[in-house]
Amino acid sequence: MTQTNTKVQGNVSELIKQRRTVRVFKSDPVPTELLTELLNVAVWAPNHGHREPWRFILFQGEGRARIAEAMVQTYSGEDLEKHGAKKREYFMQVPAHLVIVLKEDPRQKVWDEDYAAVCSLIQNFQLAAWEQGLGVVWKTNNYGYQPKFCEAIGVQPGEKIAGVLHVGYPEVIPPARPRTAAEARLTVVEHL
Ligand SMILES: Cc1cc2nc3c(=O)[nH]c(=O)nc-3n(C[C@H](O)[C@H](O)[C@H](O)COP(=O)(O)O)c2cc1C
Repeated sequence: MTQTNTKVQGNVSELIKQRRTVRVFKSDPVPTELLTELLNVAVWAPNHGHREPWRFILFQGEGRARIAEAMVQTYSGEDLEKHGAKKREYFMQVPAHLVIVLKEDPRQKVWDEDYAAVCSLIQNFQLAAWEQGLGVVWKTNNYGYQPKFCEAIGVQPGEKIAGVLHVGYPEVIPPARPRTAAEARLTVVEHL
């Protein structure tokens, strides 16, 4: 029988509005099982052609040293000397690094659709994480665009990093920056 009732329990609107990007985390680790559970919610993102164009690489525990080193090695010379140790330390303080990878496609339409689907997945993940008391920041730093970094963390040629998510229990939750009311950006066409 076809289901027609779209009512869900819980208030999705409130969850969307209350979620904040979190950049400072408690040191508590986040269990891999919990992250996997959240990803299994996130994969219900809409995706055209059921291509499910994503894959994930999780750096946990000592594994964080791998992504930290890859990031530090994108610096060179004076910058490496000046900032290397501090950046490495910062990366090791993030409880979990979750890399969201997308397959590139030579067809612009397919690539756009797939990127949109992956972004939907990331927002699903952020919301599901928030619901479980976890904070996330979606990172798109310059190193993510460097082949050297990609190779070092296991991203293949022909793949793109849609985001590196830092995940952990929030130490600081920043205040919300209010949004412009949609009416200010809305054009309504009601007449011929
Ligand atoms: C595609 C995308 C890329 C982002 N990249 C970064 C980033 O590199 N560093 C960062 O601190 N935050 C990043 N953010 C988080 C935004 O800065 C954050 O969503 C914004 O400040 C609004 O805060 P809120 O999420 O708490 O509403 C990114 C968000 C999106 C959607």
